[in-house]
Amino acid sequence: MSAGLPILTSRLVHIYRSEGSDVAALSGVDLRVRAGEQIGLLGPSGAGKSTLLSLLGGLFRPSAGTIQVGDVELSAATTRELEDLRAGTIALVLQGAWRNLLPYLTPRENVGFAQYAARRLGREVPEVDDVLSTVGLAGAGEAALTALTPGQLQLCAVAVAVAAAPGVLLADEPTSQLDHVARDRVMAALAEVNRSLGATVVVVTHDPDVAASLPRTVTIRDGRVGGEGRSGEEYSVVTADGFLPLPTHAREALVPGTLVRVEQSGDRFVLDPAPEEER
Ligand SMILES: Nc1ncnc2c1ncn2[C@@H]1O[C@H](COP(=O)(O)OP(=O)(O)OP(=O)(O)O)[C@@H](O)[C@H]1O
Repeated sequence: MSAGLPILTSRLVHIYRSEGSDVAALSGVDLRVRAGEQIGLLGPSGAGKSTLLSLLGGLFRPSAGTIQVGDVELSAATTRELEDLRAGTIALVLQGAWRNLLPYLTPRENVGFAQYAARRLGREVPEVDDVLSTVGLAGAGEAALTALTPGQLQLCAVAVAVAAAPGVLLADEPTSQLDHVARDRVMAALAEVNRSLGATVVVVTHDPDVAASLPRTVTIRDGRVGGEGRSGEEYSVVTADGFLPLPTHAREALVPGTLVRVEQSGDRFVLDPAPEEER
C-alpha cells in the first residue's frame, strides 16, 4: 500500500479540439501539491477544474506541459502505464456517485470489485471492512445501493475510489446536491482517507463551506492558477512566466490596459496605476 504522492504540473495546457472550434480549457497551469496534502480546487464554471482533475487522473493526456505524480510523468506514460496507475495508485471520484458504482452490487461487493485490478497487478490491498469503516460505512456493507441515502452513496463512491489504498485521491464535486449533514460526512471521510492512508487529496468544489474546511485552496481562473487560499488568507500566485493574476476586487479598478508602476518599498511591492490622462 502506498503513502501519499506529490503532484507537480508545469505549464500545463489543454485544448479540446473539435470541428470548427478549439477550446483552450487550460492555458499554463503550474501547480505543486505536496505528498499527503489536502487541497480544494475552486473557480468559476468553465474555468478548467474538471479538465485539470481528469489530466491529474490520467484520463487523457495534456496538449502541452508536464504532470508528475510521484516519480511518473503522466504526459509521457503509455496507455498501459496509465491504466495500471488508475488501477491502484491514482483514484478519481467522478461527479455523481452512481457513475462510480456498479448498481447491482452491494457496497462490499463494489469495493471488492474495485480491488480486482490492483490485486491482478500484485498490489497489496486493504480489507474491505477496513475500507468501509474508513469512509464511515461500516454496517452498510450488505445493503442494496438503492436503499442508501444520497450521502451514503457518495461515501460508497469514495470507498470504491480508495479500495486499493491509492497515493492520490481526486474527487470532482463530491458534495454537490447533498444536505449539510451528508456533506460534512463526505468531507470527514476524505479527511480520514488523507489521515489514515496518507493519500494526497484534491477536491473540486463550488461550496464555500467545503473550501473553508480545507487547509489550502487553489483557484483556477481562465485556465490558469488565479490565486491560493491558505488558512483563510487569499493570495495571488506568480506564474512561471512572471505574470501575477489580479484578484477579482483589483480587476474592477485595474481594467485591461491600465498602466501600473510596480514599486518596491522594503520587502513590500506596491501597484501604482498611472493617472488616467497618462494612459
Ligand atoms: N469534452 C469537451 N469538449 C470541448 N470543450 C470542453 C469539453 N470539456 C470541457 N470543455 C470546455 O473546456 C472549458 C473548461 O471546462 P471544465 O469542465 O474543465 O471547467 P470547470 O471549471 O470544471 O467547469 P464546471 O465548474 O462548470 O464543471 C469550458 O470552456 C468547457 O466548455
